Amino acid sequence: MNVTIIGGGSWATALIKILSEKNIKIKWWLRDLEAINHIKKHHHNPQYLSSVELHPSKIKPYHNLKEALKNTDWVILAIPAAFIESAISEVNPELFVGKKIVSGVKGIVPSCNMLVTDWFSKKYNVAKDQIAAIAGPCHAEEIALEKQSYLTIASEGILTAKEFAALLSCRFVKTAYINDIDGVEYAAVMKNIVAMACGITHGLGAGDNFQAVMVSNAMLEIERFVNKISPSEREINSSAYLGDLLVTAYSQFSRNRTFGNMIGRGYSVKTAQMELNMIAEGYYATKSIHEINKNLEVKMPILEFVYGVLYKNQSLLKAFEVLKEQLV
Ligand SMILES: NC(=O)C1=CN([C@@H]2O[C@H](COP(=O)(O)OP(=O)(O)OC[C@H]3O[C@@H](n4cnc5c(N)ncnc54)[C@H](OP(=O)(O)O)[C@@H]3O)[C@@H](O)[C@H]2O)C=CC1
Ligand SMILES: O=C(CO)COP(=O)(O)O
Repeated sequence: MNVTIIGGGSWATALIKILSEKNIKIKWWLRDLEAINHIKKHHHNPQYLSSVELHPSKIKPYHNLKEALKNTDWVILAIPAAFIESAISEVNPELFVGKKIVSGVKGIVPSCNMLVTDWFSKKYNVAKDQIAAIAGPCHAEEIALEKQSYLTIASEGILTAKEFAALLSCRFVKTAYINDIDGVEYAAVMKNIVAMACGITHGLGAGDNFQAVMVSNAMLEIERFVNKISPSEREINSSAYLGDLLVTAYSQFSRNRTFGNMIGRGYSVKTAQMELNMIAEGYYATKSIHEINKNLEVKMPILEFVYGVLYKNQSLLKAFEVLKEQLV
């Protein structure tokens, strides 16, 4: 069994750690040649989750994406959605034929406002039942520490979901599988936006009382949006949806929350991005979901709060006042 992982950040490194528990070969594409050389020599990713040991007998880093995609069974996408198009643009669609694709991305492709798996399926002509998404509350940093975690694999092809769930389950990760791929992807995109709202309001001085109310309202907002854009029967309070919102809204490890907190404390978007030094997907997703919702017209006060602050240069305090009025 060969697995190719595309992306060199925290989540790619965490997924490699999980998969290294299995008897499989991992081909790992990173864009950063220096990181590749470091990994070959020292068996650690220099910039992300650098404590994780990368076993050379199982993991082979590649700088040539086409080579990394040859003779592989599963391809895992682990690059922020905003950069995924440019990262894999050189790949001939034929290289994906007969392979199963898994998205670990929790974002929207900004040029077309599509879910990563929908965009991939359309662009590379891969049937949606051959594509899965990784959902659930799981921070890469806790995988590095082998803390017990739970992931849900979603695919319209339930066999695809089941197979990948089996591949990803290990000593410290328990997996489940479902078929609601669009639902979990939209919910994951939305929870990043909510986590930014938690950070912004925390930065403005709001406490735990306010955050609890906002997260409860957020779950209803996510449910309204997901049910409108992708109507289906779903257990929205299960860990793949609600759990992911909770961990991102409350965890010290959340990049989206940290980014929002800096904005709430008066940083500009550029400074916050530089300071974070990792990607907060919610920043890009806020614009995409705002645009998608122009047609859907779902009531989304938390999304509009974040959009106003990040994209319309609204006064933080005024926007916060409006938000406070809208929550119940
Ligand atoms: N971290 C986590 O706990 C989890 C993350 N995710 C999702 O995984 C996805 C990846 O995030 P994550 O790994 O955490 O992000 P990080 O910020 O840790 O890493 C970002 C990665 O993207 C690469 N990158 C940035 N810009 C480009 C570009 N223009 N072209 C190619 N590659 C680029 C970076 O490369 P370089 O280092 O060379 O700049 C780096 O490898 C996101 O959608 C995130 O929401 C999902 C679940 C958990
Ligand atoms: O998706 C995540 C946890 O489930 C990661 O969230 P952050 O990108 O905010 O760190």
